[in-house]
Amino acid sequence: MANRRPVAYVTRVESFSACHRLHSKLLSDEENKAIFGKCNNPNGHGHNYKVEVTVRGPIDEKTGMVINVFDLKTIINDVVMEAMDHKHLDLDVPVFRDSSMVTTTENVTFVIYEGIKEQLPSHVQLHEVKIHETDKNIVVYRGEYEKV
Ligand SMILES: Nc1nc2c(c(=O)[nH]1)N=C([C@H](O)[C@H](O)COP(=O)(O)OP(=O)(O)OP(=O)(O)O)CN2
Ligand SMILES: [Zn+2]
Repeated sequence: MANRRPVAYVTRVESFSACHRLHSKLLSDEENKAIFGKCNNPNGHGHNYKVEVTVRGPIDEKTGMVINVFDLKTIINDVVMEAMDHKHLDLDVPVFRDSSMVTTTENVTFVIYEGIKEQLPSHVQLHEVKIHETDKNIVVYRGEYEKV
């Protein structure tokens, strides 16, 4: 196949434990309570998050790989495990602590997506990051934006 390479998707799954509190610096205490309810409790609460990172790219003719899973694992360790595992997302993770972003799973997914995208080699695209906050609450981010 001289001018064409088959494209494949590679997914790596990791898990991390973290606690958080749903609280917006852009809202009053009353508004926070009304919107986030029990999840606004100042003591916070914890989750065992499951993260699925999927990349897309051509299968290299010589290695048979899109990306070596060892390399993907190293990136995820840096962006997810080192940064978030056994942390309080609101207090210990600078991107949340120093901004008005609420630690919803949507925003955690977005932050992880941006961090992983920065570290991937140029021939590999980040297809999506999916986080299971609980068995019932799952968020996917694919790098899309909408005009507001
Ligand atoms: N759009 C979002 N809504 C909510 C988020 C979120 O990240 N995005 N997060 C929460 C809370 O963090 C909370 O932890 C969810 O917990 P809970 O409702 O207890 O979890 P389950 O749905 O799995 O449990 P059930 O009690 O069985 O419903 C809230 N909303
Ligand atoms: Zn929660």
